[in-house]
Amino acid sequence: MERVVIVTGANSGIGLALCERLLTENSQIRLCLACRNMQRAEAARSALLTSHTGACVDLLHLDVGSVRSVLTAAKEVKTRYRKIDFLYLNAGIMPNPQVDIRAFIKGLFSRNVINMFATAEGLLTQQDHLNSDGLQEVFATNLFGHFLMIRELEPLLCQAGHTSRVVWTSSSNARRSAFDIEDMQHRNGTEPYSSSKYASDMLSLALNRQKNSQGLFSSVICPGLVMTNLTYGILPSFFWTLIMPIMWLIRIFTNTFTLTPYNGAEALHWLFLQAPESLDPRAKYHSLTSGLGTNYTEPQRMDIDEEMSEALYKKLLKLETVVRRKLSEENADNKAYQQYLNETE
Ligand SMILES: NC(=O)C1=CN([C@@H]2O[C@H](COP(=O)(O)OP(=O)(O)OC[C@H]3O[C@@H](n4cnc5c(N)ncnc54)[C@H](OP(=O)(O)O)[C@@H]3O)[C@@H](O)[C@H]2O)C=CC1
Ligand SMILES: CC(C)CCC[C@@H](C)[C@H]1CC[C@H]2C3=C(CC[C@]12C)[C@@]1(C)CCC(=O)C[C@@H]1CC3
Repeated sequence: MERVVIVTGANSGIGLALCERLLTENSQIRLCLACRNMQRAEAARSALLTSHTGACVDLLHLDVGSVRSVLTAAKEVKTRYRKIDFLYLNAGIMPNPQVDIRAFIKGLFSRNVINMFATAEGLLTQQDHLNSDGLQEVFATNLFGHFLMIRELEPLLCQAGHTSRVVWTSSSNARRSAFDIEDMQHRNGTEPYSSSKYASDMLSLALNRQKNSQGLFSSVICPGLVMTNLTYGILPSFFWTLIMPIMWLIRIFTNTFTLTPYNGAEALHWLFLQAPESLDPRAKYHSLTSGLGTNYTEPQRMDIDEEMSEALYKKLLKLETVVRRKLSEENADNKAYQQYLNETE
């Protein structure tokens, strides 16, 4: 039977590589590329259809950082499909990244050097801002928009006699110390990316606790360090190309330098092949590439606390209520305004 697979942020990088791999290695898939830029989405679809003639590839407009867009997209999904087998929550941003060169040089001569290359701990900060919904943009895009999407699609994800999967593209940069439950949007810090990814790890655990009994299973992956538009925003692409031999060398010491989107999508594809009951809800599944270029997936236990994950889940539900109320007030205002215009004409 045909499996419905939705991938957010599917027009480039790891998301696009996942789509390519899914179509190459599995038949009977209906792929839905959920993207904010339809021109780029169309280009990705054409590229996929060139190498997989006859494949079923749909497009869906989704700006995961906008509440209105998420609600409209979810409505569209509900009219198109009767069930969802896989929802890959892959879209993500890291705006205005800054590398701390001093910390990098210091780290090079410390015992922590391998961990620094694997997780970027202490190296990266970002500048975030409020979006038009009044939410912090990184939180809204990397976490809340995806949460809202799951909530809206629950009727398709939680069906009797059917198992559905959601898979979060998290990061090795997810760190407990960057997250504060009293500031879940990370309004006051300089590591919104790390905070949002840690929050996605916790949310995945909470979703498993809340929804496994209804047939919904959630997993988290880390793609490793991959050359994509996201990393080209940290250092320019010519610089990465220049230091590529060094990166291959580093890969001998840390298998987290997956480097290509194909390698980075390893764990995402591996999860597609696994039975959900065999997976550990507390594990993050890492895409890894050995010094000789072999890809494999390995689970690592996440540093998360059950109580905090439950608290986060409750806070997200509360924020959802607030956001929905605000939206319906705006809609009512617009309606009243429209009526006023009609009457005065
Ligand atoms: N590259 C790396 O080393 C690592 C990446 N990751 C994670 O992997 C995921 C994929 O990133 P990657 O492939 O590297 O980078 P890319 O920038 O290539 O891909 C990100 C994708 O997300 C989309 N996107 C961003 N914002 C939105 C939005 N508001 N609505 C819908 N789509 C959106 C982008 O669309 P558009 O083209 O329109 O911008 C793009 O398709 C991210 O979650 C990232 O955090 C995790 C660890 C390491
Ligand atoms: C000589 C070079 C190898 C210098 C590269 C230094 C840093 C720019 C990188 C070292 C570890 C990298 C890393 C990421 C970005 C680039 C580094 C900081 C990520 C944060 C990218 C996004 C993620 O989600 C995780 C990555 C961890 C490792």
